[in-house]
Amino acid sequence: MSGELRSVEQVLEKYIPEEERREVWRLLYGRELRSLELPGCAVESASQKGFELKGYVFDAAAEQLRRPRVIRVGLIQNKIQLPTSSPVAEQVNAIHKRIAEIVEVAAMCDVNIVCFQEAWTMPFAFCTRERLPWTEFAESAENGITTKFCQEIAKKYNMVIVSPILERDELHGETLWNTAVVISNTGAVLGKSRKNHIPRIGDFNESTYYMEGNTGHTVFQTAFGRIAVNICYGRHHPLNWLMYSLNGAEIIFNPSATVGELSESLWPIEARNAAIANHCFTCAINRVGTEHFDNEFTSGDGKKAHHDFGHFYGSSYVAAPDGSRTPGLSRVCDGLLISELDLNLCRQTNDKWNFKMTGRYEMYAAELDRAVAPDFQPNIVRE
Ligand SMILES: NC(=O)NCCC(=O)O
Repeated sequence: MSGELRSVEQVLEKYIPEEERREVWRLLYGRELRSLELPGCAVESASQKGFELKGYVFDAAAEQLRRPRVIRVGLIQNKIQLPTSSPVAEQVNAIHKRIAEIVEVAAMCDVNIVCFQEAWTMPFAFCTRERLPWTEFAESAENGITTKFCQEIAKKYNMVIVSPILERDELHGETLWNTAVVISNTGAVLGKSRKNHIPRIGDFNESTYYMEGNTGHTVFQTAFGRIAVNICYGRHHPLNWLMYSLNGAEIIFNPSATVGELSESLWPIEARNAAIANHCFTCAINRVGTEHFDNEFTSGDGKKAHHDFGHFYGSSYVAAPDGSRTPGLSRVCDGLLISELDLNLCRQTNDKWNFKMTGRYEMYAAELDRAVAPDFQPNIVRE
């Protein structure tokens, strides 16, 4: 069943009586968002190519001294295209081809920044703990074939591309990293941001492949606003979001790969909470489908060995600093979610709620400094 329920929103639409629906929706999702009018050619192309296309608008109030800073982001969720036993190059090519189709539609909808899912060129094979062939999916962030592919489309469509890949760091002993490459709309590689927190839970055996990132909390100034990338498991760490925000991020992308039984009830909360707490937009993206591996693997929990990781539930969404959010894309199929954002909403919400001003960061910094010291004594008063 968990793989078949299309989306929570569809169930709400179906069963909540019309007269209560608006209010229920407001309580669950915040203020109502306008639907974005999408060009007919985009709607037609998405339907022909078999992916979901949705669009929403996050308005902000008009200001006297600043013009609206309106941009469009596109979030892409997708299944792998070929069986995991196919030759590596064919798997990568097939996914490139699929993404090219979806990005073409994003371009028809005037998207300025597009973000793909975590490790988007490959199956999420880290569950297997096998090396070959999976490490062969790793590529140079600066000049690998995937970066070249992204540079072409970035230039062609004048679009910033966030491309989360398995990186092979040729300058440092061919080390592997989980890395988001940020490609400017000019086609230049603007930089990269590595995954800071590596899961050690369930079949997420990523620590077998790569280490915690060493790029800190880089923010990228693009032609369409300041962006940052908090990769997957980093969304469980409020301080990770905070540091991107303190460095000035207006939009934080969270490209992910996560499965139903583990995290689906956390999914709608974490990125949305981060948007509220940090006065920024957050974009949570998850892959879809169930990926089958020829060799069985175990989870170290006494249960039987198995061939798949479970169901990746998609449900990609965008959340705004005022707590409003889009509905999610489907739990089961490929999709493109487009959101029009007025970035002025970040400062407007900051001026209203003042979380940055009231944050007491100096107090936390001093206490954290003490808490990580080897001779730390918890501050507990006892009778
Ligand atoms: N890819 C990844 O970090 N997944 C961990 C599981 C989760 O964070 O939901």
